[in-house]
Amino acid sequence: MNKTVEVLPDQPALVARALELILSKLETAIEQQGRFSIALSGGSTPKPLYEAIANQKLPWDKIHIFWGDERYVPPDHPDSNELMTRRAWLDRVDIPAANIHPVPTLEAKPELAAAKYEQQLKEFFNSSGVEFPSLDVVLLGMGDDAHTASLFPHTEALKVRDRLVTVGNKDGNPRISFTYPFINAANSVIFLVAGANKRPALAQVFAPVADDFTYPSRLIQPQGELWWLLDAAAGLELQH
Ligand SMILES: O=C(O)[C@H](O)[C@@H](O)[C@H](O)[C@H](O)COP(=O)(O)O
Repeated sequence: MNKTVEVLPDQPALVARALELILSKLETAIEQQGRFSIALSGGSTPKPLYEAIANQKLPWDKIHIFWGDERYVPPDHPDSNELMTRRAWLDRVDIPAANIHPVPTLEAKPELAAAKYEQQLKEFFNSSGVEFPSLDVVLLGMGDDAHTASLFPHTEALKVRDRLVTVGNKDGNPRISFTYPFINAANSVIFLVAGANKRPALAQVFAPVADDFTYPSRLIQPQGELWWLLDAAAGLELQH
């Protein structure tokens, strides 16, 4: 694992750096394999990044969008990560509908949605025989409880190691989430974390020793590149 921590002065600088990094990975992936696959996070931090990506002139037909987690709500629900992303980005660019791979949250049960998304991912990668296919980039946020994607502290989702997608649980509300082994199979994992409220969780995630099930972001140890992009408010104590 190749881990890089960058602390940017403020959120605009954080977004600019994240954009630069993602565009670099996108260019390399398209050069090398003719396409780029990225899984997005929800929450509030990435929204300005999505708006910035929408302003770029990119080969949209070569770009494939997934979500690393999604609330178990219809795609028109205000809590939907897909809805936020479409409004901030996807509805503003000429990306083929077939390149957008939303979590099928209209399935009758969260478990069915997770299984269907897993099947769709396997078909996309045509990954027969590969246990965990590799997305080019997985973009993650981190909650102030050190959760990431929908892998919340002390939940069953943290124990799932033989699937790509599972059912997460936030305060009794089901979520659909990549498993941590699938996230760790990505070529690059990029955390985007801002705000002083994230400092205590970051201290535990970066501590030499702490409980992974209490601080789930500790489980993200990709075989490829791990990037932590932090604003100064979040990363003050981590600056070397
Ligand atoms: O569905 C979600 O809410 C996200 O995927 C979640 O994991 C998010 O990244 C963190 O909760 C941080 O959220 P903020 O960026 O809003 O702090």
